[in-house]
Amino acid sequence: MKLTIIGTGYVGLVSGVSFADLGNDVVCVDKDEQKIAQLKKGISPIYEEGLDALLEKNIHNEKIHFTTDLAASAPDSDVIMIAVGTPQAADGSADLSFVRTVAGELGEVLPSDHRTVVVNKSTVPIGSAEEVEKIIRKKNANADVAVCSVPEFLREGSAVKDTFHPDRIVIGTDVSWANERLVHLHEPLADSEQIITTSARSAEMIKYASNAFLATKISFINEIANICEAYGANIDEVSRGIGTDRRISPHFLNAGLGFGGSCFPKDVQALIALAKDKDYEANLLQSTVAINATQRLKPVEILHHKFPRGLQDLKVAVLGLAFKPGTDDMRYAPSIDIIHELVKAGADVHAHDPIVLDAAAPLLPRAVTLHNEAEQALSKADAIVLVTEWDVYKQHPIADLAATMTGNVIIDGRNVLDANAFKEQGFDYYGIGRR
Ligand SMILES: NC(=O)C1=CN([C@@H]2O[C@H](COP(=O)(O)OP(=O)(O)OC[C@H]3O[C@@H](n4cnc5c(N)ncnc54)[C@H](O)[C@@H]3O)[C@@H](O)[C@H]2O)C=CC1
Ligand SMILES: O=C(O)[C@H]1O[C@H](OP(=O)(O)OP(=O)(O)OC[C@H]2O[C@@H](n3ccc(=O)[nH]c3=O)[C@H](O)[C@@H]2O)[C@H](O)[C@@H](O)[C@@H]1O
Repeated sequence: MKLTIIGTGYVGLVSGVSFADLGNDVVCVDKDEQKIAQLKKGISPIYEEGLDALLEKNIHNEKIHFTTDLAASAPDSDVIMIAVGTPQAADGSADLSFVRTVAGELGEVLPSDHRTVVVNKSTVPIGSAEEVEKIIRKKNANADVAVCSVPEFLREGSAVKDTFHPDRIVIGTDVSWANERLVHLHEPLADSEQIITTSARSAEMIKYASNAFLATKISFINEIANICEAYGANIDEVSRGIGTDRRISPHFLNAGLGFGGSCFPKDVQALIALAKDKDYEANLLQSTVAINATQRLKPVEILHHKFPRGLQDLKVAVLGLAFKPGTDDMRYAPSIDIIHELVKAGADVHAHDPIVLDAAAPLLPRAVTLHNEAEQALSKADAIVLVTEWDVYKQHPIADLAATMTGNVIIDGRNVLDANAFKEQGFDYYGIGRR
């Protein structure tokens, strides 16, 4: 099949190389000329395991091409995927301006004599497939087009693996020829029972409900962790104890500093805004957001407790800046809020991340010192705050830490360090809900 994918962020690029690798002819379009120039040379704008190799292979095999010119590729495509950003607007709702612009552009270039499936792969409010189709038809009333919703469920850090081994694929359309084409396109990726066909509106809601459920699960376990702390119970044992119930499942029960990234925060807010538009107060989702906002600042609260005379000139090593391991994405990363608060309190903050440093700098206060080597950040530190659980931190020898630090406070914001080993070595170890 011939595919055009609009937007070369995580979703557009990973989908593009994956469908190309499955034998389709793919053209990726982006308005960002610099990105396209780099991609043509095989240079990926994002860090994602397995992506570089797939990109190189499919450029070499001429199965994927990159362009800024939508009109050069869209008119004879069988499937066109919209994968542009849908950021959070000031009122919390999803800002659809990029999607609307693309829909208008499609209306101008799609012919009337070629049957095209247009897919919303971006995460968009309920009713967006209809809105995109309306915009296209306003420009070309005779366009032979069906606009469908096929939401994306990949996670950053395992995006390629998730694309090739999805739990399910949701195809949202009532148009049978479009459904047939999309099922055919996705068949190599999943068994037939994993391909779920729904209305476009249900598919759009499935995406928001999935992210909102996972975000709520995280806020739930963080709330339980905070109560564990108050009563001297241990959240690791509690998570294991409840996660073995198959109805609950052990996944997404890791207590810590809460969720960040480009999707959970904005998607939960967008769902709250969608509910509000229909006069429904989404109380549970509002609590999910509120718990998450407090949770990410826990290390600052703990440090104030440990150092009651204040954090002035305290050397704090912050380990990990990206919102999660395996990605260089800094969007809504807890590290940003933590570092701002620490600097505000007068701490001398030294931060490290194995992947993201330059991209992080503009988001952080000038007073923070960024280091290429973790050892430099840790040297003479009074306290360590582990924010992102990169493997390199989990493997760091405890004896080396003891030798380089001035103080002995370790705040394990992701509950990934061996608490007993640290305590035995004389560290003042603090995990989240770990007693
Ligand atoms: N990042 C992720 O892991 C996931 C993201 N999503 C959703 O997918 C959508 C895209 O997210 P990301 O890939 O992170 O986006 P992104 O924001 O990283 O990239 C979007 C790209 O679209 C391009 N673009 C914007 N307007 C354009 C236009 N008119 N023509 C051509 N290109 C245009 C931008 O230049 C940019 O390169 C969002 O709705 C997001 O919520 C869904 C699942 C996972
Ligand atoms: O819509 C999206 O963009 C994507 O959002 C998430 O993927 P992602 O944000 O890449 O990463 P996750 O692994 O879900 O982690 C999100 C955040 O939750 C945190 N988290 C995750 C799991 C957990 O148990 N505890 C926890 O605090 C992570 O540290 C991270 O900050 C979803 O998992 C994907 O299915 C979805 O496609």
